[in-house]
Amino acid sequence: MPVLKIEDIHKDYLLGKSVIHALKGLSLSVEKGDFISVVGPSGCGKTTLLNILGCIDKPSSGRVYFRGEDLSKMTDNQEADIRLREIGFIFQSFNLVPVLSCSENIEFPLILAGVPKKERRRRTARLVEIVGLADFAEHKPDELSGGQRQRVAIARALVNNPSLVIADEPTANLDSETGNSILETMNRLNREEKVTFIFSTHNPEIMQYARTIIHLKDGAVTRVDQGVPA
Ligand SMILES: Nc1ncnc2c1ncn2[C@@H]1O[C@H](COP(=O)(O)OP(=O)(O)OP(=O)(O)O)[C@@H](O)[C@H]1O
Repeated sequence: MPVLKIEDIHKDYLLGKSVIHALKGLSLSVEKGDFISVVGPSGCGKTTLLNILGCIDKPSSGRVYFRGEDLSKMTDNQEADIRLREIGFIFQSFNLVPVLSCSENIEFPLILAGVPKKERRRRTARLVEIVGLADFAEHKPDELSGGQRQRVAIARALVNNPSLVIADEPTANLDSETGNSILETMNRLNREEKVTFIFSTHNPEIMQYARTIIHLKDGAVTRVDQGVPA
């Protein structure tokens, strides 16, 4: 069963008196272990699609299934629980809490999920190691480089062992060398820890890291490249 499946998704925005058709009938399945990039020019609908896949926005029409369960039939609490426990989000602007240290930022979703302190510390320490920030665990975000901040965000997205990690232009605010190293980290986590990733980008260098590339234009899929070597 796919982790996530969307069927004939449309998303319209009302802008003044005109309607913007941001997504026009998209269908796709995300399987466990997938490493997918969504690419296309500015305004093609990447963020809109990722927000719907991440259950932080609802489609105007169409169905979203999380592990076979129709999201529209869930209560707000059930949906919030999926967002907290099953989906990790990585944003282009990192979105870290400035007053918390690197470790505390990573630990934060575990507190929200009610995980006991000992287990929180164990999982946080492991992820700090995995993303290569052991020497920076007590640093605050403003004492870290952009690439290090994004590593904190990756660790935070992974700490609840989500079924799916969604990254909206995770390298947009990084130089290309740092961006490549972030994608290499995601690639390693995909291979070694079987983390399922879907990320958006308009950088051709970065999109090559994915095994599946979904090309979007004007809110519709124009091409899917499968089996791209990761
Ligand atoms: N809240 C909103 N209200 C009105 N229109 C919106 C809203 N959000 C997005 N849009 C429009 O929907 C379309 C798709 O936007 P979206 O942000 O999903 O594209 P994108 O591919 O992520 O673009 P970018 O690469 O610039 O981030 C665009 O035409 C955009 O202007």
